[in-house]
Amino acid sequence: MSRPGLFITFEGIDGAGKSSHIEGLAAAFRTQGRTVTVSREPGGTPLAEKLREMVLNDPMDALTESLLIFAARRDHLRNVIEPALARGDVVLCDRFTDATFAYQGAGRGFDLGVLSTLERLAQTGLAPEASLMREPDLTVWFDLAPEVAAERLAGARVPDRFEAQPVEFFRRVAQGYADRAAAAPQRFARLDAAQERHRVWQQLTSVFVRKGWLAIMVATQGGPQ
Ligand SMILES: Nc1ncnc2c1ncn2[C@@H]1O[C@H](COP(=O)(O)OP(=O)(O)O)[C@@H](O)[C@H]1O
Ligand SMILES: Cc1cn([C@H]2C[C@H](O)[C@@H](COP(=O)(O)OP(=O)(O)O)O2)c(=O)[nH]c1=O
Repeated sequence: MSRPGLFITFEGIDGAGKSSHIEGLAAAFRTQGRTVTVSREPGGTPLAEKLREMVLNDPMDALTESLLIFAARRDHLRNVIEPALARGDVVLCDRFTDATFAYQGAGRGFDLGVLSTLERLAQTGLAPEASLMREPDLTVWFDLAPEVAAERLAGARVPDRFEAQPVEFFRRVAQGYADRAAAAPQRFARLDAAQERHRVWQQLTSVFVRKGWLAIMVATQGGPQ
């Protein structure tokens, strides 16, 4: 019998360490014979990647930004995420809707009620059930103090429109994530992202072992170099 798909998202402020672990986790799932789709938001389809370029580089007001992000998300859901879940893939997505609540909502101060309306519009009416609002099965939250994230990013890459924001912006974003996690504790797994890379990997894989999604042998073999 085919296994059901799994939709897993990765969240946290810029520089929290998400990207450093997603490929390792994909490899661990593949070792177990699962097919893995790795993607990211905003982006993941040709249209959504075009929208990403605009959102990350062109100044715009918070409503325009939110509309573009949710438009990208719907295209991504329809063309990549839903088909992958229907095939039984493990979908690992670098950011999803919690990022919109954290960045546009908490960070930019945009209306959370409007974001909830857009969330329902963009994430409903898709396979397998038209009435179901697609949400992640699990969200891994890399929790890190903004000052530490800023130190890690300094010199590491050219900042985009969000990464160039002051530390106060990221304090609000971090609080936005904390609020989302408190509102849906069964969906969120919080990692202490301040620890060394291999310790973060241990925390990450033990979440998946506890859920019965990864075998302990596979979890202890992989990880960052
Ligand atoms: N646990 C860690 N300790 C120290 N530095 C880290 C750790 N995890 C990642 N880094 C470094 O911090 C920077 C940001 O990591 P990255 O994975 O790109 O974060 P994100 O994808 O969340 O923005 C990179 O230079 C990365 O090498
Ligand atoms: C998904 C999403 C991302 N963002 C922002 C957060 C990040 O600063 C930026 C791109 O995210 P990300 O892909 O994590 O950037 P990088 O690959 O450089 O680590 O987009 C939002 O503001 N709202 C959203 O809904």
